[in-house]
Amino acid sequence: MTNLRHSGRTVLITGAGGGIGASIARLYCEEGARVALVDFDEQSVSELSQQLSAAGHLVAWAKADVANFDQCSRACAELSEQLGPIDTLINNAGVSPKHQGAPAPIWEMDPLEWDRVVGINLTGSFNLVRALAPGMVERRFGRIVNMSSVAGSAFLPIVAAHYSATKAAIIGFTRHLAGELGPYGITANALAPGRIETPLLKTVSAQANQAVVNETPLGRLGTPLEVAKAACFLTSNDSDFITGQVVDVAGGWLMR
Ligand SMILES: NC(=O)c1ccc[n+]([C@@H]2O[C@H](COP(=O)([O-])OP(=O)(O)OC[C@H]3O[C@@H](n4cnc5c(N)ncnc54)[C@H](O)[C@@H]3O)[C@@H](O)[C@H]2O)c1
Ligand SMILES: CC(C)C1=CC=C(C(=O)O)[C@@H](O)[C@H]1O
Repeated sequence: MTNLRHSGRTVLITGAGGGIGASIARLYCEEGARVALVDFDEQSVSELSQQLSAAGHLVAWAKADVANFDQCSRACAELSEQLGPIDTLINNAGVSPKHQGAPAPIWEMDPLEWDRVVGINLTGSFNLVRALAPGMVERRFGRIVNMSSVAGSAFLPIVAAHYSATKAAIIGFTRHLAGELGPYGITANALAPGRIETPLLKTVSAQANQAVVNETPLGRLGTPLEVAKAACFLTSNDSDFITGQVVDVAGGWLMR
């Protein structure tokens, strides 16, 4: 039976054209939400939008670089004009640069690469919250999920320092939001996926991915749908009293 627990809601998802983002978008559509898709890759996001519209869902999309506040602000204004006030935000866009399949060592990292990763993975989440929080505060309701990673709490040699630093910062940002916005009826939680089967996986060697599987109690990689289900739970009425939490979706890998 279809669970329509997000009907009447308008959800904005960043990085919606990617592996996890597209799965999140599909699940919100199936749960009855109006869905606003944001990505800077126009092709993937417009194709997803077409597929979802053709299946009868109410969606709209905008091209925006989450690192740029003006683009985020414009996208939010256009999308809420089309779909109604946005009450649910999934800050999912993220990057993890590699060089010939390997993360840059800290002693060789290009400062411009550091700035870009911070701009997308951390400031990007701030930009969307900054654009949407005024409406949420005014309406005394909002649901925010920020995408962290288990790399935000543990040393993982398959990612670089900028990635770990931004994913750790997302946890602090989320807890601050939970404290500051809670009195206005807004919850904020973070997801910390383990290794999930998306195009991001292909940026490292098959052996590196197998090493993660070997250390994962559930003995496999995760799927984008499993991350999507956790996001939908955290913004649904089933989790109204949950805020400021970090939920690992990692098959028991790196339990803490
Ligand atoms: N796949 C994993 O194993 C894994 C594990 C932990 C956390 N995560 C996190 O989950 C999120 C999604 O990852 P994914 O695996 O789906 O990656 P992905 O590369 O498949 O998708 C990322 C999407 O974000 C978009 N994007 C990148 N930079 C952007 C920008 N500046 N503005 C707007 N959109 C931008 C890309 O175009 C892409 O569509 C990321 O935050 C990632 O760090 C992924
Ligand atoms: C599993 C998780 C900590 C992870 C591993 C590797 C990545 C990468 O970019 O190669 C990231 O997706 C990351 O979150």
